[in-house]
Amino acid sequence: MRRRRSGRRREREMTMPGTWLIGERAAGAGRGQEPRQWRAVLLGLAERDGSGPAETDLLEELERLAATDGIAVLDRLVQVRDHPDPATYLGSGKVRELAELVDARQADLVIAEGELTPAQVRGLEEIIGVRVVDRTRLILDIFGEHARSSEGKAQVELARLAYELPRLRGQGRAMSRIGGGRVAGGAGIGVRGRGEMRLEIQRRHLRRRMRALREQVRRTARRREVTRQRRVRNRVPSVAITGYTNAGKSALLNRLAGADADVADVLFATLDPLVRQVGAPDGVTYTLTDTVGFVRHLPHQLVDAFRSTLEEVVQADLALHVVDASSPEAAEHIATVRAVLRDIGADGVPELLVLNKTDLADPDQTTGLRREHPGAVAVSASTGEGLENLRDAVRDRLRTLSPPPSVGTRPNTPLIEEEATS
Ligand SMILES: Nc1nc2c(ncn2[C@@H]2O[C@H](COP(=O)(O)OP(=O)(O)OP(=O)(O)O)[C@@H](O)[C@H]2O)c(=O)[nH]1
Ligand SMILES: [Mg+2]
Repeated sequence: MRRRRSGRRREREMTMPGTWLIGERAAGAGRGQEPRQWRAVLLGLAERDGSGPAETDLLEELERLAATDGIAVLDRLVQVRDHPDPATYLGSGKVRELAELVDARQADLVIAEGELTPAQVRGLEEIIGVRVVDRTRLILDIFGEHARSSEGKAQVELARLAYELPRLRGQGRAMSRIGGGRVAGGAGIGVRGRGEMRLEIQRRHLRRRMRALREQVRRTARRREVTRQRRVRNRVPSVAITGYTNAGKSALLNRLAGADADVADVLFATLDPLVRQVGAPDGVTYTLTDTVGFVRHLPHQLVDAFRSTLEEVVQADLALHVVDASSPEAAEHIATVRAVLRDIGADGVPELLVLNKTDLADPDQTTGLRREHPGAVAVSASTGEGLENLRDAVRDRLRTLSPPPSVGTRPNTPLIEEEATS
């Protein structure tokens, strides 16, 4: 009984819109304390038919995401099951096991691999007594932490509010139940009414904020479109670097363009597109754009919010699809990126596959990937190996474009826009 009550109290605290996991801990630190690290247990459901990732790999990526968000992972729990339980995600025996694990490890956070419904979050929190979040929420958190430009911040906030809007309902129900649910007769009605009114006000507030953010994102998208049109008029071909998060996209941009894009061994280091001009001695000049990385099950709220940024790839003459060839998941990453590109309507853009991190990769794996993708170029952004081949491949691909780009005929007009790097 005590557990249940503390679960509800926590629920009221957690569903207040506008808080980030990291932000909360940082706020605590502001009162003269060290920021306390979240201590998490990871939770996964492996599909019995084996269609998802292998049971052992299931939580690898989630652990990297958690580490990126500054969360300590204490333990993991996986259940093999056909479908998630609608009320508690896991089966009842497994939920008890999870509650014991959380107690034993003194964890204060549970992160689920899949996307949880508001009811599942509530169901789990009431039994386990600690905060429960899902993978989508974690990714939104990381994006929130890494957004630098005002456009990036607006896009992330929009995505987070889109995630929270339908989840406000859970809070409303909880408030009604706490207020008057169990009270006999009609005595609870007035209280429930107040709860619902508050919920409606919150919803309206969220929708208003989302409209303002959408307008802000639209305005920057229009500006971006104007600069893009200028590049098109100047007939400067554009190359967009795309790929799974952490593949080495920014490192490659730095190598090819002598840029200073953020390179970091965390997921989603880059959110804002960075455009640089690259000129080769034999005359092909093009713009090279770094873009936000992709991940399996990229939250659709983020894809929607980042659509104008992702336009950089849709409008490109060539997509450099960078793959971390040293990752055991390289093949899945390629498939995921291609699926997202299809989703955003960029599947018509010619693709040049770049197998990066060959210095780390097992040579057999690189050979296997090359056999499977004959047009791919193998490089290492760290050692510089293969970069000449890549430059040649890009030039050759750009030369085959129709109408042909202005090879060697264009005056040296400034075309670099450094968008959004403040
Ligand atoms: N060993 C090795 N490490 C590399 C190579 N290329 C990139 N890295 C490292 O991989 C990590 C990720 O590189 P980034 O360039 O930030 O990757 P990204 O694709 O831009 O990642 P996000 O922007 O976070 O999606 C960094 O720690 C890089 O130093 C490479 O060829 N070899
Ligand atoms: Mg990057």
